[in-house]
Amino acid sequence: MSGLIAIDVGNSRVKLGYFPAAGACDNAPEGAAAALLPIAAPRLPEPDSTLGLGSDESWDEPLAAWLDGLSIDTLRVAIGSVCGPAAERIVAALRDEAQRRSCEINVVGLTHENLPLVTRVEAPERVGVDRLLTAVAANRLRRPDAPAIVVDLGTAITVDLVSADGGFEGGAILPGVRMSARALNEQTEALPVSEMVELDGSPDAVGKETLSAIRAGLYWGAVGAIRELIARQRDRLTVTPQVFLTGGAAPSVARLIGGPDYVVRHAPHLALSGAAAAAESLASTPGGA
Ligand SMILES: Nc1ncnc2c1ncn2[C@@H]1O[C@H](COP(=O)(O)OP(=O)(O)O)[C@@H](O)[C@H]1O
Ligand SMILES: CC(C)(COP(=O)(O)O)[C@@H](O)C(=O)NCCC(=O)O
Ligand SMILES: [K+]
Repeated sequence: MSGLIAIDVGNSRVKLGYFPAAGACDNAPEGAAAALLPIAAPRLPEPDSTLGLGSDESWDEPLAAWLDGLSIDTLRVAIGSVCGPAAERIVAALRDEAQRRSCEINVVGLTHENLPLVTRVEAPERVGVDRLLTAVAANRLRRPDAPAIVVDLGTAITVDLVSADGGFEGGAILPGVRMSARALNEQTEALPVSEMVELDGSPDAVGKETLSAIRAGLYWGAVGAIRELIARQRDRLTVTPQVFLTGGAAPSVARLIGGPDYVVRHAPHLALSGAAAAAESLASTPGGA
C-alpha cells in the first residue's frame, strides 16, 4: 500500500497528512450532493492521520512512530513549503527513514507552476504556496457558483479571495497572533510576552492589567482585522462568498468570524488537503508525477 504523504511547511510548524486513497477518484459524492459540485472538482481529500512538528522539537522519533502507524511500503510525498530550511530538514528526515526501512521514496515539490490553479496576481512565483494550496482546496469545497475567501491563521494571517471561476485573486497578509505578541514584548520596555495558551477563550475587551489588555488587543484585533478584510473583499463580489478558516489559531477564533451574509467553515487541514488534491491532479496529467 502506498497512498500519499502531503506536507505543508509553514514558518512555525511542519504539518504532515496521510491520504490513503490519494490518486484514486473513488471519493466523489453521489446523487444530490454531486450536483452541487463542479464536474472537475470531486470532494476534497481528507487526511486519515496527521502529524505536526515544531521547529524547536526533535523530529526523528515522532516521525518514525507516525510512519510505523501507517504501514506503507513506498513513501510518496508531495510537499508545499514557505520555509526552505524546514523543508530541507523534513525531506532529509524522510529520506533517512526510507533508507532505514529499505523503502522507495518519491518527493514532488508543489509550486505555482504545477498546481491546478489559475492565478491572477503580478508574480505568482512570489506568492506563498500555502496560500495557493488552500485556494486549490477551496475550489474542491465551495459551491461552483460561489466565490471563496480563505483565512489562514498561521505565523502570519492571510485572507485570500478565490473567484467563482476558481482563480486565485490575491488577498491580504498581516502578522499572526504569536508574532504580534512577540513584537509587543521585543519592541517595548514594559510589555511582557503573552503565551498562546492564554488566548484560548474570548478575553474581556477591557483589560484590567497589562497582560489582560494585551490579550484583549491581540485577540479582538485579529478577529476585527479578519472581519474587516472579509467585508471589504466581499464588497467586490456579486455572489455571497463561502469563507473557509484554517491554521493554528483558527479554532479559537472560528466562531467569532461569521457575518450576517456569509457562512464560515473551519477546515483544519486545508493546505494539506490542497496538496493532496494537487498531487492527484498531477498524477492524472500525462507527463505529471
Ligand atoms: N491557542 C492559540 N491561540 C491563538 N493562536 C494560536 C494558538 N496556538 C497557535 N496559535 C497561532 O498559530 C500559529 C501557528 O499556526 P500554523 O498554522 O501551524 O503556522 P504555520 O503554518 O505558519 O507554521 C502560531 O504562530 C500562533 O499565532
Ligand atoms: C504569508 C506567509 C508568510 C504565510 O506563511 P505561514 O504563516 O503559513 O508560515 C507565506 O505565505 C509567505 O511567505 N508568502 C510569500 C509572500 C506572498 O504570499 O505574497
Ligand atoms: K500556513
